[in-house]
Amino acid sequence: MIDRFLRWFENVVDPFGDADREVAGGARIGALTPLPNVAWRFIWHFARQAKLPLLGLLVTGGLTGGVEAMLYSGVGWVVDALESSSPATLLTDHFWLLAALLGLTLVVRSLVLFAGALFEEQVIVPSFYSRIRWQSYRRLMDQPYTFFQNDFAGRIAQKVVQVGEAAGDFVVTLLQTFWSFVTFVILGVAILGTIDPWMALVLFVWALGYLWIVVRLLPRIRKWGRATADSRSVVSGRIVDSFTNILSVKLFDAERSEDAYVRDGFEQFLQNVRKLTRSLTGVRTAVNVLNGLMITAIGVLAIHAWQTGAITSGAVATALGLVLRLNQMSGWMMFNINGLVRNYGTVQDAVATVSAPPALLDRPDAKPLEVARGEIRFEAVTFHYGKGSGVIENLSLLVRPGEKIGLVGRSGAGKTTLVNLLLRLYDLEGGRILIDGQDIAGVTQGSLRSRIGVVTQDTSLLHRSIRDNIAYGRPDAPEDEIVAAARRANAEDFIEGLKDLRDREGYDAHVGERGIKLSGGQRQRIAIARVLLKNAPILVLDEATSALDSEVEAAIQENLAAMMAGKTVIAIAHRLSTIAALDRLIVLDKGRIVEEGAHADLIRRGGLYADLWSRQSGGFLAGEAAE
Ligand SMILES: Nc1ncnc2c1ncn2[C@@H]1O[C@H](COP(=O)(O)OP(=O)(O)OP(=O)(O)O)[C@@H](O)[C@H]1O
Repeated sequence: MIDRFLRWFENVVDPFGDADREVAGGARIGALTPLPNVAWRFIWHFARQAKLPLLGLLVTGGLTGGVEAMLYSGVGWVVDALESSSPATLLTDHFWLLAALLGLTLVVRSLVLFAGALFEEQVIVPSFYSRIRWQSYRRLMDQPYTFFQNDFAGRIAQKVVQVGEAAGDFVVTLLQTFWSFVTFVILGVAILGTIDPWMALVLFVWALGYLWIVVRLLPRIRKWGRATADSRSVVSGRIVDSFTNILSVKLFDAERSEDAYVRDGFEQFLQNVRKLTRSLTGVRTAVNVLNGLMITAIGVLAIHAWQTGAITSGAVATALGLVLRLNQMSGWMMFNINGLVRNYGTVQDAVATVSAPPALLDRPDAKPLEVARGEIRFEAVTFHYGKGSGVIENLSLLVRPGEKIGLVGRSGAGKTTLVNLLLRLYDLEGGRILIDGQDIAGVTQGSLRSRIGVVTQDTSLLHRSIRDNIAYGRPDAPEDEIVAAARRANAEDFIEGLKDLRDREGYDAHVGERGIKLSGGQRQRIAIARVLLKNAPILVLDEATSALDSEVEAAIQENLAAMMAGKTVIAIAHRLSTIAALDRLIVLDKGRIVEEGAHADLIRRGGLYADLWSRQSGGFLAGEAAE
């Protein structure tokens, strides 16, 4: 019963809902509309998605302040009742007053506080906060590859978590705590007004003074709050960077320099925190002085009015009770206002990341790519990673349907860049790339990448089961196809022997954190199995077998040949022997094609390729064999 009652409230806000109309039934259709990138608009965007629950919070917040203020009137009435009665007749003389106060304290107050807690803890906090995080996360997923290259993954992840909490806390504090304080002050002024207009004036002046402190010191706290949030992200980003690259740190005995790097971050953070805490000390002192003045003034006025017989003892009790409560509340409210400001700063800081519009998007009229033949045409492609020149210069290349080409060139020649451009991880700065006559800039990114299978040099596997990793491109693939792909990638034997720390075996064994660790060659075979299973008509092999030993490579070479059959292939390899047998080799230098042809032709020509070939150990042997 209680469980059902609470569950009903917990389900008022859908934690995975989205204001974006493009989201149908939780499915992703194209990119989502970016979130507002100004903090208050961002908060308002989410507040609008939970109007009624937030209205509930506002109403209960207001009532809480009202009930609190009423209690102090009640104290006055009780004192007057005590004065005007004897112990024997008190109950009969003032029965209704006492009963009403009992009802107010015991029933009304409890109900209002319970409703407030229900709205805050059950309706808003879990679901509303998650909703903000979920929508932020999904929009970050629309960001292109470059976005994640330019920032720390840990920092971006932290923003998602922080922004939900900060925006949620901001709304809750504003509508509940802050609003109940404001109603208390307004009612306090009204109550004191009925006792003595001068007292109301004092309270009014106090409220203005309080407001002045908030308005005057707020910008300073806000400024340093924001700087603190920023430098805090820098610190955690640096720590995550050190931890993720722990192998390099250990190998280079770089703990000391990492200490210095992280410490430098901490020092910047500390400087900002100190400026923030100084501002806070200033505010607290100002509030304390202001409160002291208010209490004294009201006390003097109350006693003087009592002396002249203008007010009763009960009224003195009400007035003093109210101002003492206000004194207590105002310190605590400063803490809350500080929280509001800090949370606002955190949202401001986070929206720069979370609400950034993606720089690379599907065109509104983008169609799915249709690959019937697998022809790839690079037309005058130019790309400099946004710099003035270099990398890929005016490159044209036709890869015929089913042709298998090898990209060769010195390190930094632009080979990987060229295949990344084919995958549209970056937009071109000039020229076009066409697949079967369709400009890749005009097709959906999802369809483009689903038609291209990629095996890279450095395969990072996800922290999931081996099965999930192989079926990553086709989650619905039947078990027998997954196993067949693993077999063809020569991975079956080692997979069957796997067992992770939680005793999951074979295809169920988990990779990575708290799971099994695989060698580079094993990871690469999983990556090959993944691509075999994906069975895309175009293949990109970027150093696909670099981590394999010769024995394993020889064993899967046949399967690689089978994998390539009937597909258009672009292969990159430093070990030229692995690509020498391809149909055509394209030699890149400084982003231009300097030679092309079959291996034997290029050797005969005696240019850059022949030079590279002759430098590779074993090149002559393999070369002779090839010729
Ligand atoms: N994200 C990036 N931002 C800016 N410049 C980049 C980026 N990635 C690569 N470059 C530059 O582009 C050039 C080509 O790099 P690319 O990785 O394409 O070369 P590559 O031929 O694949 O080299 P390798 O054989 O060493 O893998 C290099 O000068 C590199 O510094």
